[in-house]
Amino acid sequence: NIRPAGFPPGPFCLPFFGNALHIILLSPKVAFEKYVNDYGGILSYRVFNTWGLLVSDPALMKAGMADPALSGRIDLILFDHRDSIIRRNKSAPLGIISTSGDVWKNQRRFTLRTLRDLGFGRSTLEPIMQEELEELLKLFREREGEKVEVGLLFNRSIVNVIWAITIGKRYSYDDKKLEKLVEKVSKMVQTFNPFHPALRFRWVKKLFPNLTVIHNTHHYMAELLAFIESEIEVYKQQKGDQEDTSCYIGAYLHELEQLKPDEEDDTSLSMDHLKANILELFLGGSETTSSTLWWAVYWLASNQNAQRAMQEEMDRVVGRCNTPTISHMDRLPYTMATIYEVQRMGDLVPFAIPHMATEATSLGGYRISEGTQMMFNLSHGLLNSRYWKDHDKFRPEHFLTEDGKVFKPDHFMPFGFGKRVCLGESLARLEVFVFLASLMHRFSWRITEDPVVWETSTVISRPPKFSVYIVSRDQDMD
Ligand code: HEM
Repeated sequence: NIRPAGFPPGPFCLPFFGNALHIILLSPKVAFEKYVNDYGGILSYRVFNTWGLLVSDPALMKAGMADPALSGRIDLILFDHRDSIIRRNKSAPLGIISTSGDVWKNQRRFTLRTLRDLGFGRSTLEPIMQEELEELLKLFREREGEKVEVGLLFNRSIVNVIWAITIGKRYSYDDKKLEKLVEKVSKMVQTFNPFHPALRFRWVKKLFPNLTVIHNTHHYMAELLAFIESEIEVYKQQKGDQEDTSCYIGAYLHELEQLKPDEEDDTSLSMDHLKANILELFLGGSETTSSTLWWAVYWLASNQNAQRAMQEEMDRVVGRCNTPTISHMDRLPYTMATIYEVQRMGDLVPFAIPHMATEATSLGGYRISEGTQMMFNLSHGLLNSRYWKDHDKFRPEHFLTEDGKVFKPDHFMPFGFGKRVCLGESLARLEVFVFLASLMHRFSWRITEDPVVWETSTVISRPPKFSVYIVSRDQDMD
C-alpha cells in the first residue's frame, strides 16, 4: 500500500482494492475530478495491484503524451480475445490501438501513410462524404416538421465513409448489411470499457467468466470480425490478379505481396494485422464521429442564438443556394468555433485511451517506473473553470479572438496529443464539418418538450437521448 519512490501524492488507498471501489462506484470522471481538486495536476492512484498516474495539468499532459517512453498501451484483455479469434492461438498482440513498440509503429505508420494517400484530411474525400450527405438530407427532408429522435441518426453515414475508404464501396441506406454493420459496431463500442475490471484484469475474468459484460463484448467482437473476414474474401475474389491500391485493403494486400520472406515477423504487415486494423478503424472512427454530430445537434438545438449565428455566417460566405464545402472552412470562423465548442462540451474521450510507461522516465519532477498506467485527463483541459470563462456554457466565442478569428488554446486536446494522437483526426474534422455545416445550412433544429435522458458513458461520453423538430430553411430562401 506504499507509493513507489518518486511517485506524486494521491488519495488514500485501501488494502487490496486501492482506489478501485471509489472509481467504480463514483465513475472515473467524478472520482478523478475529486482527486484533481485534492492533489493537483499530477497524482498517483492504485487500482487493485496496478499503480497509475493521472495527469491533468495541460503542460504536463503535452510533455507526457510527447514522451516515447509513455506511449505504450496497458494490457487490454478485450483485444487479447480479438487476437485469439483472429489467430486461433496465442502470439504477439495485433493492430494499433492496443499495441506498443514495433508492432504499433509499423501498423500505425502504414495505416497513416495509406489513409493520407487515399485523401484523409483532403478534399479528395469530399465526393464520398457528399454521397452520404445526400442520403442524410433526403432523410431530413422526409422527416421535416416531425419530432425526430437524434440517437443513431448519423451512424450509417459515418460507418459508410469508413467502409468506403477501407474497401472502396458503400452500402445503400436500405441495405440490411449496412444496418447490421452499424448495429454491430455500435454495440461493440458501447461495451468497450477499458475501466471495467473484467475487461482490464485477467484474474477478474478468470474468477467471473460468465459476466454479461465479458460475454457481450466477446460476442460483438466475434460477429464484427466474421463480417470483416468474409468481406475481405469477397474483395480478394472480385479483385483477382488486378492491382488495386484505391482502398485501404487493396493497398495493404499490395504491400503484403511486396514483402520478402526475410522481412516477415510479428511486427510486419500480415493478414492478421489487417483484420485487426480494420476492426480498429471502426472502433476508433464510428461512434466517436457520429456521437460528435449527435452532441452538435443537442448543443445547437438547445442554443438557438449559436445556431442562427452559424447559419447567418454560412448564408453570407457560402450563399443560400450553394452547399458548404471543405474549401469554405477557412472562411467560416464562427462555424469552426462552433464545432470546437461542440467537441469541448461533448468531452468525447475524457481520459484518452490509457497509456503505459514502457520504460522508466520522469514527468513534472516525479519518477515513473516501467509498467505504470498513465491516464491523460483531456476532460480537465476541456471543461475546467480555470481555463474557460464560462466553462459550463455552450459559447463558440471561447474559440474566437476579439477580431473574430478562430483559435485553439493549448489545453484543448479532444484528439489527444503527441505519439498516440488520434489517427483519424483529419478525417473526423472533415466529416463533422461537411455533415454539420450542410445540414445546418438547410435545416434548423428545435429541441422538443420531451425529457432529455442522460445515460451512463463508457470510454466515450454518450450524448443524452432527446428529440428535435426539424425545420427546413428553404421557405425563407431569397
Ligand atoms: C471526433 C472524432 C474522434 C475523436 C474525438 C477521437 C479521439 C481520439 C482519442 C482521444 C484517442 C486516444 C489518444 C491517446 O490515446 O492518446 C484516439 C485514438 C485513436 N483514434 Fe480517434 N477520435 C475520433 C475519430 C477517429 C476516426 C475517424 C478514426 C479512424 C477512422 C480514429 C481512429 C483512432 C485510432 C486508430 C486511435 C488509436 C491510435 C493509437 O493508439 O496510436 N479516430 N482518438
